[in-house]
Amino acid sequence: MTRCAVFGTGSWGTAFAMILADAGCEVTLWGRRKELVDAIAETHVNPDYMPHVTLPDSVTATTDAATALAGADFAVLAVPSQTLRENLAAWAPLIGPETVLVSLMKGIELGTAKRMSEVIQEVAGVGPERVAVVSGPNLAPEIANRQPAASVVACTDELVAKRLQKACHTPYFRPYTNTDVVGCELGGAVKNVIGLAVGMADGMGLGDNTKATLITRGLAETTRLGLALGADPYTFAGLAGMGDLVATCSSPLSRNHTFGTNLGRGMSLAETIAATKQTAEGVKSCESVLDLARRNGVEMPIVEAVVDVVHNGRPTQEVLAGLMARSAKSERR
Ligand SMILES: NC(=O)C1=CN([C@@H]2O[C@H](COP(=O)(O)OP(=O)(O)OC[C@H]3O[C@@H](n4cnc5c(N)ncnc54)[C@H](O)[C@@H]3O)[C@@H](O)[C@H]2O)C=CC1
Ligand SMILES: O=C(CO)COP(=O)(O)O
Repeated sequence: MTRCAVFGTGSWGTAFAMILADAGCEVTLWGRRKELVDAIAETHVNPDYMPHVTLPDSVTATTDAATALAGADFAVLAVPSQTLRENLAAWAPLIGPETVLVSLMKGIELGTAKRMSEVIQEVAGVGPERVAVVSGPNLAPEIANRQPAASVVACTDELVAKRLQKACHTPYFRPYTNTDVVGCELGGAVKNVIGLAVGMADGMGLGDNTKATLITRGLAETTRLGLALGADPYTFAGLAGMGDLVATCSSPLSRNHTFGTNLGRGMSLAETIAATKQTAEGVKSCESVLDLARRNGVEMPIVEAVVDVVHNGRPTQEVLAGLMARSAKSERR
């Protein structure tokens, strides 16, 4: 029996715990809040994030990281990206020598501009062969209803990716393997920022041409960054690239898309933050993605525009006009 510890009882941690259990694994969810953990352990329902779903009996919950990690084949990390370093520092001494660490997170660390798998390797002191990433068009509320979806399970060691693929393959969740960890992580982190931009366009009442332009040029920016960092450009045409971008940019279920829509409608940043109950990674990661791009001499005008709106308080109309006024270019530059 494959044993999994899932850290984070939010939307995706809970939905992914259900996937793992449906695929035949024994799962222990770790959460910070005792009331929520007790409710999950006793009722098999997460009342705060997935109230309409009864989790399989093979999912239990604890606030004790050592209990969650005992005998774990996989330690799945689903906390907000900017909290990973601090959390993992506490968990790392409890992680067994064979346990594979799996990132579900779609963010880039502020200050260091590191991808989550890089933070994991550094903090847990493990090599890349013990770190995997799951990324794709996986809006948690749809997965919670067991609607069909696919995803990418990436690890530099293909055998590890295959083990994880088996551990999370269900009739409604179809994971594909990939060894391009860099590409998968960038696809997941940058699509949140492009989702903010498309949401802003939606909120401004703009139509499908504008949104398709942002999505397509957003993917061009992502690919440019990926190429500079050694990613495989084909990854960006796959589920962790185009797939996730389409889901996020077209769905009202996306927290990033919704955050952008609220800003585009004219809500202030403070009002928008107050209205956002869950993690919208792009809000912080737009800055770290831009930092990463600048460190690598890569131009990302849409990401820059999002930073201008979200962090520099510039009006969406003005920023969009600025994007349109950029000098004419070749599409393939
Ligand atoms: N929700 C979704 O549809 C998907 C989310 N993701 C990614 O999964 C990651 C987690 O997102 P969600 O579960 O959706 O977020 P969420 O906001 O639903 O849940 C976050 C969880 O982390 C906990 N948390 C917050 N601050 C913490 C801290 N300082 N230390 C420990 N725990 C803390 C919260 O209590 C909550 O249980 C993000 O990187 C997100 O981009 C990826 C794919 C799908
Ligand atoms: O990553 C996701 C879907 O794949 C979830 O998107 P949001 O974080 O914008 O809700």
